[in-house]
Amino acid sequence: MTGKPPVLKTPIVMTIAGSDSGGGAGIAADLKTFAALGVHGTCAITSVTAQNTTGVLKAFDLAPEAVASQIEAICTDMDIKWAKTGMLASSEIVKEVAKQVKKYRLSLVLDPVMAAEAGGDLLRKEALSVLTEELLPLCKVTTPNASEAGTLAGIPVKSHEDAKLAARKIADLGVEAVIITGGHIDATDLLYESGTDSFTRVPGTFVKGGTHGSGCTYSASIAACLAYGDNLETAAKKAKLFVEQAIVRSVPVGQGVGPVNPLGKTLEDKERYLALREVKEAVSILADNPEFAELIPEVGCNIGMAIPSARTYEDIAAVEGRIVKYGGRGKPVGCVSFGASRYVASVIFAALREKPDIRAAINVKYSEEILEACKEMELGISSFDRAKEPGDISAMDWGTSEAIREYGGVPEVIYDKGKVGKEPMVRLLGKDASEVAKLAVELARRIE
Ligand SMILES: Cc1ncc(COP(=O)(O)OP(=O)(O)O)c(N)n1
Ligand SMILES: Cc1nc(C(=O)O)sc1CCOP(=O)(O)O
Repeated sequence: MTGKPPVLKTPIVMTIAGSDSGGGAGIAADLKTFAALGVHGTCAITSVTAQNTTGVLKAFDLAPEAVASQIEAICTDMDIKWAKTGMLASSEIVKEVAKQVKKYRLSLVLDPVMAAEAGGDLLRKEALSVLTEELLPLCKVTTPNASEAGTLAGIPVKSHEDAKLAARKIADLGVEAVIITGGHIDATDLLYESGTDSFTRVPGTFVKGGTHGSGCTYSASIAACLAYGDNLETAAKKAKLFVEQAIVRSVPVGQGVGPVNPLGKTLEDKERYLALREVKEAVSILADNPEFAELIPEVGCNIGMAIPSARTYEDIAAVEGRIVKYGGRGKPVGCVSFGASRYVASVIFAALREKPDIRAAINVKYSEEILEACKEMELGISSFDRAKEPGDISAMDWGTSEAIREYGGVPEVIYDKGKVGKEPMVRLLGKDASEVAKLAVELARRIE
């Protein structure tokens, strides 16, 4: 194959919505969702709410010209097709948004936000008819929950049959598609596309966690997926999963309904990817330098790296089955994976408790010569005495903490001279796995 690989353009998406000072719903939820899904997020704020997890205390609506001006600033500069609306507050703002949507030919996802789950109106009563008459007919899709669908359709929605009837009535108002989110009935969403006679069911799972901002997150993820070119059914399925994960990863802040966490998974996935990549790179450095083999202890060696938010062994990437001497080189026995180390992982845990940017370690053979080389390299060195280790906690955790306490910080080298049945060992610590691998290779060269 010749030529350059295609460059994918990052879609730009806009949210036209209110701000939530508590950081859970509104533009905060929307922009986090856009970032997590890899689209560039822009925003036009309609109202500034003084809000927290217990409800909306006050709302300061912006003048319609202020909303128009923000939309204009975005649309005259950027190539933007998809937008979503959230809190629109007043009939004047709804009218202005309808004008701008027409002017810039925006494809719109309308989240008919009416009230906050924890309490507080977000759309004035008189604005509802303007919303249904002037804005809804311009939209590609609307994403009401059962109670919002009931208000839009003018019927109570308590079952799937009610939801089907409501979806048809809402579609008759002129919107191209309706997705009624299932939270208030069961976990199944219903997608209805105008002009068809069939409903698509998007099953989900009731998950435990904070739900504040879940409606915003859902509609924002639909907009992001559509901007990437997904069809509605695919977008609805992806958005459902995304919201479930955001609920599961919610963080308990405040005294009311906890906010969803649209970014959690993505950040951690990225951290895990980077840690795996780092350890693989480190293993290659060790394998490519045969002199390193001389540093491998009888029990084998391992090299590990923790993700920044590490809490368990499963958050530390290392080599399955360790690295052994084979054919005059250091050879990894298995793959690099999370949870593959106990000893080296315990050393890393104890170090990062003291200094969070020290996230990697390797164990190598102990000898007077190796210790001398560490001194020559002017590395910070500390040690512990395995004969004194308490039986009830991890020896490595205890020993590393002892050495750190003795040194007054985290040194680059921690050694022990072993005890009966325990091989003496040197551990090299550093910020990342390739840094400690390079240190090990340098050490090996010095003792050749
Ligand atoms: C400023 C603002 N916009 C929208 C909402 C409603 O968000 P939603 O995702 O429906 O979540 P709950 O408020 O129902 O938890 C809001 N609260 N604030
Ligand atoms: C057996 C052993 N002891 C070590 C020490 O630092 O004392 S390192 C080590 C080998 C590595 O083990 P793992 O794969 O559990 O990290």
